[in-house]
Amino acid sequence: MIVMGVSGSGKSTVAEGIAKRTGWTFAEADEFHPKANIAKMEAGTPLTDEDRWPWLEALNEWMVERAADGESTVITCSALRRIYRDRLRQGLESLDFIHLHGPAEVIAERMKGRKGHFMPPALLQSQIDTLEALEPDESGVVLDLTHSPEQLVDEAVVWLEGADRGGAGEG
Ligand SMILES: Nc1ncnc2c1ncn2[C@@H]1O[C@H](COP(=O)(O)OP(=O)(O)OP(=O)(O)O)[C@@H](O)[C@H]1O
Ligand SMILES: O=C(O)[C@H](O)[C@@H](O)[C@H](O)[C@H](O)CO
Repeated sequence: MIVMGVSGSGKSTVAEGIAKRTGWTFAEADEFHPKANIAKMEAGTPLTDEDRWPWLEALNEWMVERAADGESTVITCSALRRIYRDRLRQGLESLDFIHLHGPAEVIAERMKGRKGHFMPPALLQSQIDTLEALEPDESGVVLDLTHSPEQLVDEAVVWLEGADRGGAGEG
């Protein structure tokens, strides 16, 4: 499964919690970016679709390899656009998305408060502009990022185990 959302939405925090709770193998999508992508974001320039393709391919490959061994995985990935999520799903039997969604002001405050991260808060608006919501045929759920990390992990795990799992909806 993928914990998705704009920069600073809490993906790493929640995904690590889910990994701990489920025992699934965890990966941080930022670690799959080519160095040039990190340098670009650090310099305050949003990535283009072209910049993101090799990164999405690498993430997909990582998931597909583990799925072939019967291993469940949880990763963080902004997965902002539908076409990116389509690429991420390639070759996988199923892929669930937990979308952390909430007010831009809350996210901006969190980004400003975080030290030593390459992503400048100024890039938040471009992330929000690029974001395309989960569509009804995508397996996923939208969670309110203003909830506490513990609460969000609970909500995610309940949804993952739940019978209502399927099309994207409010959780
Ligand atoms: N539910 C939450 N409530 C309060 N603070 C949170 C919550 N989730 C995350 N934070 C804090 O907000 C900041 C951003 O969280 P985090 O790094 O997990 O986001 P991210 O989506 O992984 O960011 P990026 O994609 O930019 O790496 C961190 O300082 C984190 O401690
Ligand atoms: O698609 C993108 O623009 C990137 O993945 C960004 O979202 C960052 O890597 C991440 O969020 C770190 O702040």
